[in-house]
Amino acid sequence: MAENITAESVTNTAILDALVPGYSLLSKFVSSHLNIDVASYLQYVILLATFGASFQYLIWYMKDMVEMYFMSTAEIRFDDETFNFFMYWMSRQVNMSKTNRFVAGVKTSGYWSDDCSDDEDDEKDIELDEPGSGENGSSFEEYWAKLTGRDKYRTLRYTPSEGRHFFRFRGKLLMLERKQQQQTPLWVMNNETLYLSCLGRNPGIIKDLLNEAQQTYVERDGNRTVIYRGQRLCSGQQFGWYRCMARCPRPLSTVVLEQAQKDEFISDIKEYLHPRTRRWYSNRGIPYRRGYLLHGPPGTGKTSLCFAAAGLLSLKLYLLNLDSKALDEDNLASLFHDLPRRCIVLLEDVDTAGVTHTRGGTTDSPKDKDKPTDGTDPTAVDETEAKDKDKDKKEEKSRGITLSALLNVIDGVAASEGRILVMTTNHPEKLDAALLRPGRVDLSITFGRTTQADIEELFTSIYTTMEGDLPRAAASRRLLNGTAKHLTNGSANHKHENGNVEYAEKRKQENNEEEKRRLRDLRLRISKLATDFSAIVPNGEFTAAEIQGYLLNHKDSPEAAISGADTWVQGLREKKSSQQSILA
Ligand SMILES: Nc1ncnc2c1ncn2[C@@H]1O[C@H](COP(=O)(O)OP(=O)(O)OP(=O)(O)O)[C@@H](O)[C@H]1O
Repeated sequence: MAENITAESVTNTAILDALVPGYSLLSKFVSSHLNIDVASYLQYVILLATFGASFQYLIWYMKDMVEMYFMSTAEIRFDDETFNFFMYWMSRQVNMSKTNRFVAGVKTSGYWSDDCSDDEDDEKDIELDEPGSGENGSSFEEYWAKLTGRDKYRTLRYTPSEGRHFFRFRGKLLMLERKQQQQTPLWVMNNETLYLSCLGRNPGIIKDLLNEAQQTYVERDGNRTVIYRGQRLCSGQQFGWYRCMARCPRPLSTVVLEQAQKDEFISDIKEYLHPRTRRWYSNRGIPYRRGYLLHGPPGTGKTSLCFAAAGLLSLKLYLLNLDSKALDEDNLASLFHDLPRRCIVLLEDVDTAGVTHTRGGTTDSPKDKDKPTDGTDPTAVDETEAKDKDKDKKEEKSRGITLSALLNVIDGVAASEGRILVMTTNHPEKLDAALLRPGRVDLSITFGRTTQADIEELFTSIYTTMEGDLPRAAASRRLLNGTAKHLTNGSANHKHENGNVEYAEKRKQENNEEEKRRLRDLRLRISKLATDFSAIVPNGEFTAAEIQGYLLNHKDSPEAAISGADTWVQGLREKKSSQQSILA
């Protein structure tokens, strides 16, 4: 009997050991040191554990029920732009300063996207008196010391850290949960998801918040041209479009090109974007796409024209470098698939990518022509062929994207519609005819070296005083002071109000006349100097970028630019010919 009991207790201990590792050791320790037989309390312990587990399960179950039936939740994924909207909005909330768990940083949304702190810093720069423009005429050294002193500090932003946070929006209580996704591959630096919840089954307040967040995010760009770049953040990750900057639009008038060419380009894009064109394409079953090729020597204004067009038409610009070794056909297809309905996709220097290798290139390659016809062992030839093919494949991979991959995304069956594709190249002759056929390239614009008229236009655009050239802080302060003085005068002497208004109007008119006269004289002077300059610089020899580079060195003195032009022309010619002889 006793043997039976001992055998039973040994079996129980073995089972418990399997369930609770270290049980036998623990029970021996407790019975020898505290004289307590753990086995006699076992049923209570098991009961307590079962009760605890059931209670926990019940709590989880109730929580799930509440979340499912009494709450609404939005899920915001890291790789979606909504994530940026929301985090940007969140970092601007005063309430956020009340949370005691937060991420502090100078970037708001993350390392993958630009944030506008630089723009805000630019705005702050304006508040500083520019050298010589302030009331006390601060020197450049003083101005620079202030600016660099301030640049050492960047505005700190706070966003909620991982976990749950409660906050109020329009009087309603909301909950934000920031969570890292499990099973994130090691190389993925961030894969978090946000859950935004509110009480009740109506998610309206969450949608309102996200709309407001998007509006705040978009409004900060104003009329600036937003540029996205197709890239991946780290190896192993998918390619995606990442916002890289928002720049002030470039006026089309600052791009030196024949007016007819500019007009043709812009009116063609406008015509394409017109809703009637979309209907027209769709009724006839023609894919709704438009492609442009801008070609010419480097520094002749291809990118500038594309950027100016994006600004003029308020379109976002999507840049993609086809030369990236990591970019394959699938990535390219998914990038094109993710494009918004209306945008400009800019593929710069298409000739540098693997796309210059023709589609039939491998079939009539020299290797095929060199096949032995003299009865050499055919198996040996097959082996060499297989090796060659392997080598070709490897070479193709290292060249980046292939021509057929590019053609597929441009106008394959599954190609995206609505976008404007602009390709630039310095060597159009290297491009395959398949890439240039209508439907893929609908309009080609040739950029050349500067003509006499271009040189004059470039000179004039650099030396003409533009509104933005005035020191902004000083100008706005002057304006404000003027208004304040006017208001003070007006309120101080009501009897003379009408007289004051008349006097102010008269002064304003006089000032305007004076300003117009001054501008007219200045324009005449600059136009005369532009003719002198264009007489020195040879026609069709230099690019706009070269001339702009020279003029920028004398941006405060057009006369100095003219007097040094002869020497500069000689120097540049010598430099070019020595470069050519090195290359030859
Ligand atoms: N036609 C032009 N009108 C005004 N500025 C120009 C023109 N061409 C070049 N520039 C100036 O030269 C610089 C380079 O121009 P841009 O990048 O547009 O040339 P690109 O033809 O695209 O050169 P690349 O082929 O090397 O990419 C810019 O700062 C731009 O302001």
